Amino acid sequence: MDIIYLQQVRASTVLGWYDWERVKAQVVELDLEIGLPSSRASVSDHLNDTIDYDKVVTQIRQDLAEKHFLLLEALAEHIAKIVLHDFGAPWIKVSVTKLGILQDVAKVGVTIERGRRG
Ligand SMILES: Nc1nc2c(c(=O)[nH]1)N=C([C@H](O)[C@@H](O)CO)CN2
Repeated sequence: MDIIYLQQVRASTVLGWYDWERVKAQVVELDLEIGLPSSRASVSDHLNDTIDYDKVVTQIRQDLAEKHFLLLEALAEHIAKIVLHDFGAPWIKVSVTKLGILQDVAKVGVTIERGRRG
C-alpha cells in the first residue's frame, strides 16, 4: 500500500477533560499516515489519481476549528473518520499530540489506526 504522511501538522481546537482547558482553543500537533486507494498516481503523475494532502490539511483545520472534544482519543477518531469517509482512504494512522499540557512532559498523545492496511 502506498502511504502519504504528514508530520507535525498544527491545528487549533477546543480540547480537554477539565473545564479550564476548554476556555479557549489550544494548538495540537497531528501526525498522519494515510493509505492510498491505489498507486495510480505514481504512474499517471496526476493529482486526481491520489488523495490531495493539501485538501486533507485544509479540511481538518477547518473542521477542528468548529468542534470541541473532551479526550485526545475522540479527536483522533474524528480525524480518522474525515480521512476515511471524505477522502476515500482505506487505512489511516493518526497521532494527536498535546504540547506542554503536563508539567515536565514535553508532549503527550494518542495514536490510533483505522481501516484496513492492504
Ligand atoms: N487517555 C487520556 N488521558 C487524559 C486525557 C486524554 O485526552 N486522554 N486528557 C486529560 C486532560 O485533558 C489533560 O490533558 C489535562 O490534565 C487527562 N488525561
